[in-house]
Amino acid sequence: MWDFAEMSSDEVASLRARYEPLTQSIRELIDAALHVDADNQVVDQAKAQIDAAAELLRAHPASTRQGMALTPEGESIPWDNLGNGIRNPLAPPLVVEHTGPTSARIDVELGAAYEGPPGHVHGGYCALVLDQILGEVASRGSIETVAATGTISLRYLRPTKLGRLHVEAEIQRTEGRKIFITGHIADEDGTTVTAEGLFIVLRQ
Ligand SMILES: CCCCC/C=C\C/C=C\C/C=C\C/C=C\CCCC(=O)SCCNC(=O)CCNC(=O)[C@H](O)C(C)(C)COP(=O)(O)OP(=O)(O)OC[C@H]1O[C@@H](n2cnc3c(N)ncnc32)[C@H](O)[C@@H]1OP(=O)(O)O
Repeated sequence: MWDFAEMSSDEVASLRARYEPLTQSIRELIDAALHVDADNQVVDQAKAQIDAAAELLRAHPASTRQGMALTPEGESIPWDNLGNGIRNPLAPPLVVEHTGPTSARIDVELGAAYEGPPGHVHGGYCALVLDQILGEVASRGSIETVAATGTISLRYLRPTKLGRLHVEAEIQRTEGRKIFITGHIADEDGTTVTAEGLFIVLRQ
């Protein structure tokens, strides 16, 4: 059902070293484009260079697209995932730090590319970040115990400021394959969004 490639840790490390800097450069390009105030000549020149870069990359297409890699040690590496894909510039660099067997945290800086209400994070992105951390905690970060989002409920307490965010999640209880889990996002002034999720461990 899942589209993934099996590869060694060395291969993963080499691909990661090749593509991660490209992803970061595209993120910086997006941020620069959102902050620019220049004349037509500058914008036209930048556009031509970006189009040339896109053409160069398109001239070397992958024969198949595999959104995730799996190593023989059971490590899963997301290439394309919108939450944490190493090769996806739209994915905020979400690094989930497991703080125990049932809890985790993320510290992330979300800039202009994630804006919804002016100066604040898009509500859909808040949902994405919470879904990601709840899913990773419920799955215990392992392909062997992947849990899918069954139901997730969010309470937006107040707008979340763009900038440094702290996110936490913790399993409250489990019933067979059902995992009940809560989480929250906090900006510099405290908690802004809370989440309650029911994640279901996949049968295989
Ligand atoms: C989609 C899979 C994710 C793929 C990820 C792949 C690789 C990841 C690699 C490494 C893992 C590391 C981290 C993972 C990080 C993030 C996870 C991302 C989370 C997502 O972003 S994932 C996308 C959105 N998500 C979906 O795309 C789900 C689509 N859906 C289904 O795939 C099925 O629908 C499923 C599996 C949910 C259930 O199917 P099923 O057949 O196993 O369930 P079944 O009928 O046996 O029910 C058993 C008991 O759960 C209750 N129950 C069932 N469904 C419920 C629901 N929706 N809400 C509340 N309760 C529900 C029943 O009422 C019963 O309860 P009871 O036992 O008490 O009667």
